[in-house]
Amino acid sequence: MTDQQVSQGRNEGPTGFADWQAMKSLATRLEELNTTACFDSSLDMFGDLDWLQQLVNLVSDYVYVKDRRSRFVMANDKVAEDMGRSTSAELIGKSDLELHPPEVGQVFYEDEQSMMREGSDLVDVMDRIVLPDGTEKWFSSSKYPIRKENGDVVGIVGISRDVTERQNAEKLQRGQNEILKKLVSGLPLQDVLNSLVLMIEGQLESGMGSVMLVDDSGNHILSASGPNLPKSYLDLVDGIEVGPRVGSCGTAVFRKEAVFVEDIFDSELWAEYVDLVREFNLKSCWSVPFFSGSGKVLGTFAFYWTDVRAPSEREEKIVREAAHLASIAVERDRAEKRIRYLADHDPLTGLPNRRKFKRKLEAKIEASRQTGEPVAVVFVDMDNFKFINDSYGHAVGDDVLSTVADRILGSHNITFETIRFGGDEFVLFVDGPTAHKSELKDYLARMRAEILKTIELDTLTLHVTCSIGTAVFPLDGDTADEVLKNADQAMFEAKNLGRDNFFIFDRETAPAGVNRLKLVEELRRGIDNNELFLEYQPQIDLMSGRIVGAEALVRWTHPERGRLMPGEFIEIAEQTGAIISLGRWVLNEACRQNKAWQDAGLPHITIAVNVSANQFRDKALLSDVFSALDTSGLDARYLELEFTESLVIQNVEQAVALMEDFRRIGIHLAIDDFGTGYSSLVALKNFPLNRLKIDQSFIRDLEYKESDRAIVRAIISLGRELGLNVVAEGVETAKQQAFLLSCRCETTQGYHFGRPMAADKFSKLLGMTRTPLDVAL
Ligand SMILES: Nc1nc2c(ncn2[C@@H]2O[C@@H]3COP(=O)(O)O[C@H]4[C@@H](O)[C@H](n5cnc6c(=O)[nH]c(N)nc65)O[C@@H]4COP(=O)(O)O[C@H]3[C@H]2O)c(=O)[nH]1
Repeated sequence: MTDQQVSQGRNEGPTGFADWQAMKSLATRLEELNTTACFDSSLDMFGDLDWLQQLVNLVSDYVYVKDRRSRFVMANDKVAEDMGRSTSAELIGKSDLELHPPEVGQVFYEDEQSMMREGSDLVDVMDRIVLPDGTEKWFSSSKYPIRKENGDVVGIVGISRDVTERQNAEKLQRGQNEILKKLVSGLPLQDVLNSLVLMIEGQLESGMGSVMLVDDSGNHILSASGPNLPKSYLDLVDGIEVGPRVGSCGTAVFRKEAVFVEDIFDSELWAEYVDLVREFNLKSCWSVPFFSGSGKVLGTFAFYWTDVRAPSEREEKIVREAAHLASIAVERDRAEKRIRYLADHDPLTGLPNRRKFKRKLEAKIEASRQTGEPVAVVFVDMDNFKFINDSYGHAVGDDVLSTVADRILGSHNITFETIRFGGDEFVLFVDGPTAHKSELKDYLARMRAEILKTIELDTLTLHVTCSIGTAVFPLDGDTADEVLKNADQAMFEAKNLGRDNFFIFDRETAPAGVNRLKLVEELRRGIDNNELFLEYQPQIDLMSGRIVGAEALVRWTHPERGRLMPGEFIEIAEQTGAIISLGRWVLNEACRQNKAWQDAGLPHITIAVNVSANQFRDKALLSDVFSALDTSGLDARYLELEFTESLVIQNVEQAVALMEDFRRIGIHLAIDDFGTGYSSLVALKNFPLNRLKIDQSFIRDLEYKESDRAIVRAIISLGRELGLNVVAEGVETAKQQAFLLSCRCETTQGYHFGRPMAADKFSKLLGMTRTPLDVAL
């Protein structure tokens, strides 16, 4: 090797050796050592390199020189300090085999020997060492051979940078990523928590981790994970009550803050438990609680040691990070469980929903095919529940439903299954001996009696009744659907018997009834398949005889049953929630049609659309109305919403607020079927209404009944007093018209003026009644 080569090696090296002469003398000295195999006891042998020693002592990395046998010839103070020596001189002559555990020292030794044999460099190699105090450290090391003038390698010079912190941070990050991946892959919570604990144990070496979860009551902690803690210890702490002095975990949960107990046997928090933990040789326990997004304590991550110790900054950070990861895992698990629960349950009563019920019923029926044991399906429908809702509001309605659900559940065996089917309807299946028709009667009577009991709510005492119907597999149907249909039909029979009754289906005597369940499905499909259409019934100004409005009335062209009137499907749509999408469709179509008439140059009239109770409660009604107006381009003043009076008095404040929103944008509001409900006139006064529609039942007998005439007269004058336009519905005769005119009723609607008709027919009628005034508009 030439001087030039050596000089190149010197320039590339990280040693910072400035002086080539020094390097040369170092090589010479190394050669001497290699041949004599004896060491001076101090660095004096490099007396002329003293300045160099002082210089490298200032460097915070390890800097060292070793001879051909990998023995330290020179090292800076940093190496000495980490090796537990007071001066670097104490390292001289020692090899890594003597300074490190054999498995670590051997690796260094062999690597260096091989690089010296081959004359190669080792650049940026990651080394792990365990210091005499047990601390693990990671170094990024670069080592270069030292050659004498003829090119022979006589030793190495090395520099090693402590990258433990970076390495740990990367390791922790990798661990966290692994845990998050496991979470996302849907691994059970227990497995994720176990992995988390093991990952943290890998970071903190000798300790043992655990996760405790707080139970539903919030008062106890449960052992959820602790793969390396003795099982008997986990069992011991499982279910322990939280409190101000309940070890590290119970206290951490109680205080809602981290508790780091360095010495269990010297901590008042552990005073009552030391005897219990003694046998497990646990000396120190650090516990960090973790929380839900809403601040509730979910559990705690704890780390135990078999020696007394306080956490270093790094250790505390890791344990806190572990608690954070545990909170993500637990929260995600709870959210998933909740979603799964909601997919299968009714949120109000907590009962399984149709989907789950149907699956279970089908499974029961399948089992019954094998065993021959009957399965009964029972429909329970509350009588006049609408009255409770209308009179006391929905909060009371919900409480009553929950109470009835509890009573139904209380009346039956654990294997039965109950669901809330529609708003006020429950369905359950009954198996075992009770499902035999001979036994069912007693069971149904018992359930009915339970439901009948007084319901005590905060400020109210109520009684409710119900109609119950049942059908049994295999006697009353071959499939789940058929048995359900027949049980439903039996429930209707119970209603026909005068309500507050039960009826057991009998194939022999059963009338061919409508399958309501099928109808709901068909209606949902019908809305999507455009099977609905609107007819329009004219509203006439009595004085001028002009058409001033139209009521939009929905019809359904059923693919098999032909044209269906609202009486045949609106109630079912109401009960099942299908009314929301149906109502939205009607709103859009009515607005579109009215705008089309206006665009065709026909007189501008108001289109009235019925709004059902469920639509009125649906938060989307306001935006649905906006959207129908926006899409069609219809001016708001040409749209009228008709509410039934029972609907608006359910929640006066909410109704007034919503109505005011509608009025603010110019929409007209009418109260339908006026006189039939339980209206409060005072409340009525507060509603921002434009119109009252007198129910047709008062008009029908006007000619014969003085009482009806008196009522109609009173309603018309009431309307006038309140500044409302009054419409009389169901006007069929000229005599009825004459009476209404005499009372100064302004508007009428009824077969006498025109039946509900298709849009094209209505437009012709509207065109015919166009007046010069309309044309000018
Ligand atoms: N006997 C007799 N009847 C007359 C006369 N003039 C009109 N009618 C009928 O009386 C009903 C008036 O509508 P409603 O009271 O709002 O009562 C409506 C309304 O409550 C509901 N409905 C209709 N369309 C819709 C809708 O789009 N949404 C909602 N939520 N309900 C609707 O269905 C009910 C019944 O609708 P329809 O069967 O179309 O029945 C209509 C109409 O055909 C008459 O002179 N004599």
